[in-house]
Amino acid sequence: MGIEFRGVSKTYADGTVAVTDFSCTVPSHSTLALVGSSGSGKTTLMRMVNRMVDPSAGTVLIDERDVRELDKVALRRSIGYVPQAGGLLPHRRVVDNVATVPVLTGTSRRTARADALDLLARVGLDPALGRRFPSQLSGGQQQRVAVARALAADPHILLMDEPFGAVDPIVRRDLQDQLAELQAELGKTIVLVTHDIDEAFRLGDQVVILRTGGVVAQTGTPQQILAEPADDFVRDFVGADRAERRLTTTEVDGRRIVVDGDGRPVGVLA
Ligand SMILES: Nc1ncnc2c1ncn2[C@@H]1O[C@H](COP(=O)(O)OP(=O)(O)OP(=O)(O)O)[C@@H](O)[C@H]1O
Repeated sequence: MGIEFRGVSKTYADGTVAVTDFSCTVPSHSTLALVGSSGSGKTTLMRMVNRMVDPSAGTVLIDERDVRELDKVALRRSIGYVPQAGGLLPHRRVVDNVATVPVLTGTSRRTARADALDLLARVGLDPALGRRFPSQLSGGQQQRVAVARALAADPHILLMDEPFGAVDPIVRRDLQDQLAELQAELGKTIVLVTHDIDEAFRLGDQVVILRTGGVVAQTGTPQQILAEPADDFVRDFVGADRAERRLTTTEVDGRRIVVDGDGRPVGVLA
């Protein structure tokens, strides 16, 4: 399922302009990464897709259908959502957290639990953890559960709001790898909100860099943005001038080694 933002704006009741005339098409099976500093309207935009926020102007379409024509509850259940801090229900066991939506939509508890254990394995967790409560898991494990829960209803669309923001950089990288692998297999249409430009570049097929007020600074593939930052704002934001982005190659024992601007080796050319 593809998503289209068509000229959407959002001004909240107190007059805050969160998004200004934003248009973008997210093809089916691809990932859009919305990146920008705090308050640049990323979450507002993402929430327009499942109608947690209604635009003040413009339209959001899913497979060419205006989301306003769709039933709100059915729409929300049909879209996977990974909130910032995982949003797990603390008093329910992990397996039941994952099984919640399928049970609500009519799957038997027994089947939903069996499916939930499979999903835990798919996101890299030992299914035995299903018996625990969320507080008995690490932050990274909780985020994996949140991803499993979002996938439980087998949605075509996945919305992810800073899904790995609260975990340390190494775990974060692990979670990103896992998501990239899952996405290669599942082919969901994903809207990912992140502060982290490296995360956006790793996971986004298309990246939108936003300024305050939800104004687009640049849209493109990671390659396009890195190769041709639209202006100084984007150049600063992506750190195009950062030493680790300036790569050169050097030959060691007959192999081409890739070296960053500080002279540190970062890889080998195949
Ligand atoms: N319900 C609301 N009422 C009034 N203003 C709001 C509301 N929700 C968000 N805003 C404001 O709209 C702007 C955009 O907020 P939004 O949460 O979309 O940004 P963001 O880019 O996701 O930020 P962050 O990275 O900090 O989560 C901010 O100035 C925020 O304070």
